[in-house]
Amino acid sequence: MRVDVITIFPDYFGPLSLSLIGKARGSGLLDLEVHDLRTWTSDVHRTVDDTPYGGGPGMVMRPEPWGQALDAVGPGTLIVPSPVGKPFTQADAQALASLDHLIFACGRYEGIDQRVIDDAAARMPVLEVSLGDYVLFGGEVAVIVIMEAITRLLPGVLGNADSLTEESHAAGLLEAPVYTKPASWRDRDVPDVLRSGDHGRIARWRRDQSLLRTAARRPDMMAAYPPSSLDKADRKT
Ligand SMILES: N#Cc1c(-c2ccc3ccn(Cc4ccccn4)c3c2)n[nH]c1N
Repeated sequence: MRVDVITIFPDYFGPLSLSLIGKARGSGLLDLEVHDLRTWTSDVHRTVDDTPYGGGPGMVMRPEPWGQALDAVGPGTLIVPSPVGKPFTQADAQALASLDHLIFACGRYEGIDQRVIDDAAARMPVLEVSLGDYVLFGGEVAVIVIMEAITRLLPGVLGNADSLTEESHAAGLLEAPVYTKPASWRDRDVPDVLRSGDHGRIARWRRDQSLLRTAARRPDMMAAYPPSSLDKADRKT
């Protein structure tokens, strides 16, 4: 997978050289390049922003540098993190993980001139996404989150691919609690069922825990959980 990131803060992406993403880059599974938007400015001050038409607070990112940057690195699938974007989901990560070339546009200030998105959409797929209902300073942190969600789905990145099928959000429920040694810690014991060696009983316990957690914390996921996977006894109203 080829990924181009365009930003005015390239140093924000140091974390993408670490851990499993760093290994994916080193092994060639992920070809990632971070570009400084100011590369495509032409004035002595390398200006990337200006005042908003119609007035209002803050500054808006100018279209000219963005247009030239996207001309240079595109075409591909353009992902624009934004407070007004579609909520980013595991399904989005799975869909994006199957693509060959992603381009991330990291906005700052009050956002990117809308004509940049409209112009790009005329020649490549564009996805405006939001991480959640809160406001960040810019798109960089969102790109790091989205890149983790996508990269862990790339074949060969995670040693144990089984973990991808059972994890939260992939199966439609929250994961059950996890435990490791010691069996007793500060007078708190690991549930006996997990030490029973009875894999069928363990699987049923984990599913029950997942259903309880999801019902308590994410009624929205519970409501969307496929009815075929639940008999009446399972569904907690
Ligand atoms: N994804 C995501 C985001 C963002 C986000 C993403 C990109 C930009 C570019 C500028 N700003 C600041 C800003 C402040 C006020 C109005 C508009 N924009 C961003 C914020 N905030 N919250 C999310 N879940």
